[in-house]
Amino acid sequence: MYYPMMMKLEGKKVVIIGGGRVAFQKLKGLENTKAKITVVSPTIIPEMEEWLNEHDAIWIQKEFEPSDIEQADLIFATTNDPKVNQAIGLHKKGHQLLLRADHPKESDFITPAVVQRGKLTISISTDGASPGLSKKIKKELEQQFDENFGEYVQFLEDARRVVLKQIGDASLRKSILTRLLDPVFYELTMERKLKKRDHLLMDLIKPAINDDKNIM
Ligand SMILES: C[C@@]1(CC(=O)O)C2=NC(=C\c3[nH]c(c(CCC(=O)O)c3CC(=O)O)Cc3[nH]c(c(CC(=O)O)c3CCC(=O)O)/C=C3\N/C(=C\2)[C@@H](CCC(=O)O)[C@]3(C)CC(=O)O)/[C@H]1CCC(=O)O
Ligand SMILES: NC(=O)c1ccc[n+]([C@@H]2O[C@H](COP(=O)([O-])OP(=O)(O)OC[C@H]3O[C@@H](n4cnc5c(N)ncnc54)[C@H](O)[C@@H]3O)[C@@H](O)[C@H]2O)c1
Repeated sequence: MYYPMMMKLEGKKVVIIGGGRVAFQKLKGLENTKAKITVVSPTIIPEMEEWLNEHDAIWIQKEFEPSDIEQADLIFATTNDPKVNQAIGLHKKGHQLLLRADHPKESDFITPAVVQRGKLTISISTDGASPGLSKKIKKELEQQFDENFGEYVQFLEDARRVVLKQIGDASLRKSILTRLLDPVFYELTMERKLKKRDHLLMDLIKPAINDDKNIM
């Protein structure tokens, strides 16, 4: 089985070989990672050209050569020529991580389908068994978690920071953080009743701060 994890790519060098639909799908997935991205391909699809014009990434218009991946941390081999994808695999060094879009068994990692709602990331993978199923489940989850869900996650992050800062007692902290997940906070965020929500948060935190002072 592949191991699921969230990877920090800021400053890492990512090289995508190929400029078709699959390459573009992988490229879009790198948005906001602050990776240093290079695309190597004689042709790219128009959507990709548009994306590259709007982002800080480089397109080198040529066929793959081993020197293209010398400095790479992460490599996406997404050409439509299995021989080229294989050559990329043969030229990579042991510590470099490779995804071969045509050959999961020869890949160091695979990409899941992703639902992004602000800081919430839901990744779906079938360990390569059925990418179409991953996409289908993604569509279902997109309905379940509407576009404003990120705002709720942001509220939880802000509230959690206050709790972590203000409440020293670990078990009290844990109990408040659990109560923070009460659906009422989600509902009030979605209904945009933000004042009422923040009052409720203070009602929850204030007595705990006092209790905590008594404990200390
Ligand atoms: C989820 C998603 C993420 C993304 O790409 O970012 C993704 N594939 C998507 C779509 C999709 N891919 C394919 C179809 C056609 C239907 C079908 O074949 O089932 C569709 C559906 C469509 O396009 O509608 C064909 C296909 N895919 C792979 C092979 C090679 C092979 O299996 O050997 C072939 C055959 C090529 C051929 O026929 O030659 C391999 C992989 N595809 C993966 C991910 C990894 C496993 C993910 C998992 O564990 O589930 C893995 C192993 C490696 C990788 O690429 O990371 C993205 C949906 C994103 C979205 O839309 O949100
Ligand atoms: N992992 C997935 O999700 C998935 C899905 C469908 C297909 N695939 C596999 O990925 C491959 C690519 O799919 P696609 O739809 O993007 O194909 P595509 O034909 O649209 O694009 C292929 C790209 O590779 C480039 N290319 C060809 N030879 C090259 C070389 N020597 N050096 C650099 N670039 C080169 C072409 O210029 C083109 O931009 C398919 O052949 C298939 O094996 C994977």
